[in-house]
Amino acid sequence: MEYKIAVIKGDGIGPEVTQAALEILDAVGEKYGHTFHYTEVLAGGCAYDVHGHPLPEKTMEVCKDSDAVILGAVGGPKWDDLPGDLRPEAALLGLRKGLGLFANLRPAILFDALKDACPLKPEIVGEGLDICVVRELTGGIYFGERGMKETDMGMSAYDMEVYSEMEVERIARVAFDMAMKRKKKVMSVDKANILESSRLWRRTVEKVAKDYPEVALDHMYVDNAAMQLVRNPRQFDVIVTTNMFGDILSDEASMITGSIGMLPSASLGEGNKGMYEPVHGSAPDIAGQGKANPLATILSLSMMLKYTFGLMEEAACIEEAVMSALNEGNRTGDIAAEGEAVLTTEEMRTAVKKFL
Ligand SMILES: NC(=O)c1ccc[n+]([C@@H]2O[C@H](COP(=O)([O-])OP(=O)(O)OC[C@H]3O[C@@H](n4cnc5c(N)ncnc54)[C@H](O)[C@@H]3O)[C@@H](O)[C@H]2O)c1
Ligand SMILES: CC(C)[C@H](C(=O)O)[C@@H](O)C(=O)O
Ligand SMILES: [Mg+2]
Repeated sequence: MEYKIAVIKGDGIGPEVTQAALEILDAVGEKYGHTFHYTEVLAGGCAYDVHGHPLPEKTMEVCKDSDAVILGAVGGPKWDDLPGDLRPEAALLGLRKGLGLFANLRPAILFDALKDACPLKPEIVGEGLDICVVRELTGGIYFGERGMKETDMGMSAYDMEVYSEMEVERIARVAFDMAMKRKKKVMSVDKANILESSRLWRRTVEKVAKDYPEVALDHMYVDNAAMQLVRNPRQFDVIVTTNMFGDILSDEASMITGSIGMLPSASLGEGNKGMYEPVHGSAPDIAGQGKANPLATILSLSMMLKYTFGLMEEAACIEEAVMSALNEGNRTGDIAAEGEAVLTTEEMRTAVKKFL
């Protein structure tokens, strides 16, 4: 089969990890007889530098016309002083909203070989720890009204958290559908003791739960959830939460897997189209040094094969190759224990490729 994919390498370590992942995808294509056609387009800081805008129209057009989008990462200190709508991160929000990708799946799975890289005690993580954060991605405070105004205390700035029942209901359904294929447990995380938007969130999730009598639903305030994730992560199966809480909790959950360099993501909407990106950012501190862990991006492409193309065997092939490469002791700096040999991004890619 032939597949059309838009590729946005982005800024910082984005191009390094994306390149490594595309080489893995090509090798999988060769093995199973698929051709992946890539159209490379700019978004983020690099697009601002060339076109004066982080999300050029052409980029959006190509993404809309593709089956899937692969994104490395955007942003970096070079663009930090730009106004909000011209910052690289605005491109990310524009892509998510423009493509209708309201459901962000962020699986945090601790591979056996990485138990030493996980900062939690072995008895706390146990065997086969597997949590999936389902983050609402096109609403909430990221997309509410924002602005600045003069007050008698000087300038004040505001960002509004707004959720509609429709937005909460559709993300809740994604979480419950996912839980049905897993351990049938959903933890909805909010701040309903304070926020009106969270009270609507909670009521709506409760309503959706009635359609899933087999799934156990619990609620937790976000501050407690942040604590429980490190105290007893095994209590979680699927976590469903808002745009901002999901952003924060998924970075926290990534450390359970050993490193943010291990956490993949899929952003999905109503159809099959999806955007696939690692959870981490452009890591300016290690950019251009060959130090970045490409596994989060490689695993994101495995999610793409599964969710957009329905290629389950091919997706499993990538996951197994990653597992084998880790079992063989291959480590980038972020997941290496003291004294362990450290591979470059390219060496890690080669280690995975060997097991495809
Ligand atoms: N999806 C995205 O494009 C995305 C996501 C998060 C942050 N960002 C942007 O990236 C820039 C940097 O943000 P930040 O520093 O807060 O977060 P970051 O995720 O880029 O980096 C945080 C820390 O994790 C390390 N790290 C991240 N990815 C790694 C990898 N693959 N291998 C090894 N180490 C890795 C970095 O070196 C750094 O020490 C900012 O401009 C931010 O807005 C973009
Ligand atoms: C860069 C930023 C806008 C983005 C987000 O907050 O969604 C990132 O942190 C992420 O997790 O994808
Ligand atoms: Mg984030």
